[in-house]
Amino acid sequence: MTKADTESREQPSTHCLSDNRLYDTPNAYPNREQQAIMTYQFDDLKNAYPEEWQAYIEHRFVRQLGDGSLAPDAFRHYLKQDYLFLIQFARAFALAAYKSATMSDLRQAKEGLQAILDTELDLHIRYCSEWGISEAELAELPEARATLAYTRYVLDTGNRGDLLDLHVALSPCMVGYGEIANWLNTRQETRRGEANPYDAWIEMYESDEFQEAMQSEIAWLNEQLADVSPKRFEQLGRIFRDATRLEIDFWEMGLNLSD
Ligand SMILES: Cc1ncc(C[n+]2csc(CCO)c2C)c(N)n1
Repeated sequence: MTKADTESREQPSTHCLSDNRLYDTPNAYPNREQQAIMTYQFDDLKNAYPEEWQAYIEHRFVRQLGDGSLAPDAFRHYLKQDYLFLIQFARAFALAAYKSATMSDLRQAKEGLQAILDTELDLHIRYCSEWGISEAELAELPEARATLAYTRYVLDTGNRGDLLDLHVALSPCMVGYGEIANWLNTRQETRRGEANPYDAWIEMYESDEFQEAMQSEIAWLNEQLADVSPKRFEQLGRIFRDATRLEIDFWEMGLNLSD
């Protein structure tokens, strides 16, 4: 990315807010009444970094997974690292619990941690075994750099910041995979059922259960983002962009079998 790109992104006027709202140029809110209707929502984060978001959702790994042409070894490498990723994400939910100021946020964090520890890790281990990866192999795995970078970035962001910073760092994970399943289902090239060895992956993320969890995360973010200033939104945008780029690196790691 060029310096000019970076600089232009730091200008508030480059934010693409939904059309029915004011653009946050310096003269856009000459008085307090107008300032009061300046609110953000989760879509504004995606719209602030459309190239990164699209590069993540429509990544070559995703397309190949959808049409069934993905190399099985690339998928296995991804699955193994995703096991380590899930463990670190459990810690991120524990951090969310620590950062919670309300009972509702504390419960939400506990449920995220519990879902990973009591359900998702077991499902993942079972799914890995169907792909010829044993639990013993998972237990011995070293973390790839892409896994380290992404998960520790999320944990550091949560440590430095508040619960909203942490949720924004988690949002490409929480929202992206549901969006990917939905995007794959709109593509003609996507093969479903027996014709695609990766069908179960799509099935997991298109499921009502997962789609509902994604919607509730979006609703939580929309509620929090409604109250932030343009300056705070810019900070959050940078976290969102970083985490989205780290998701892209995770796909690249799968394709390149990088460690
Ligand atoms: C690299 C990577 N990014 C996102 C997910 C999806 N995901 C992982 S944990 C979690 C929330 C709790 O279930 C979700 C949605 C993944 N598996 N791997």
